[in-house]
Amino acid sequence: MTPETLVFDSSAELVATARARFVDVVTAAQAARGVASVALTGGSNGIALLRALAEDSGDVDWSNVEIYWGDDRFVPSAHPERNSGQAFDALLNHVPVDPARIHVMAPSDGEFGHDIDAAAAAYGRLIGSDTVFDVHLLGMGGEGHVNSLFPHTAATAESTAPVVAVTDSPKPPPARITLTFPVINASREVWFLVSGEEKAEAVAAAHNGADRADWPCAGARGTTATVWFLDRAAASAL
Ligand SMILES: O=C(O)[C@H](O)[C@@H](O)[C@H](O)[C@H](O)COP(=O)(O)O
Repeated sequence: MTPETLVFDSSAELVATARARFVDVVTAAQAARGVASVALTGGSNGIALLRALAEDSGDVDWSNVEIYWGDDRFVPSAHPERNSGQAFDALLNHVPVDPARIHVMAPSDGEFGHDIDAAAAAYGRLIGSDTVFDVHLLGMGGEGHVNSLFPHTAATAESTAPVVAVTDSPKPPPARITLTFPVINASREVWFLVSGEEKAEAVAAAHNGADRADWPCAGARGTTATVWFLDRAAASAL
């Protein structure tokens, strides 16, 4: 299926459009199935989207949204780089979510202590083989990483386990937990939120059918939609 590529004059416009579409997708999923399921991302646009949703989330019934993360840093829970902590600050502390439906990846001071493999395995059991995200949000690094799937790594090559531990991330911190391609690509919609000229080469590689080992962003797609939300700079090599 051909991806949809939307180009905006600014990150603010990109985020505003993603916010409105997120409301539409989540409310449609709730109308169809009662509960919507989403995977969140860190990164500047991912967190800006959550802030925008805190301001206006239309008819979304937050008590019926299952919230997961695509990846998180395996650091103490109060660490400012936790994607989940940033999401609570931006959105989850401000809307009437059901705490039982918020699925945070274990931090390094959580129930598994420093045992990252046990922490990743527990999240894998939670995801199981049945979890289908209505929308999986993705930020992207300049070298094309999505979640904590970096070029030429075992996590990027993983073809069965839904969740793996990463202990040698080339981008600090080295220890992370990440969803893998089998579960990303089972999502109904996969959205990339990408701005900046330093992302242009990776955006072009993905659009030109690059190998996911070289450019992980090239390997992520939804079953009903793959949407690239780009600013002009990120789209400049298309
Ligand atoms: O885990 C990480 O190290 C970051 O969260 C990272 O994956 C981020 O999402 C992208 O690099 C996009 O970030 P920006 O949108 O801020 O460029």
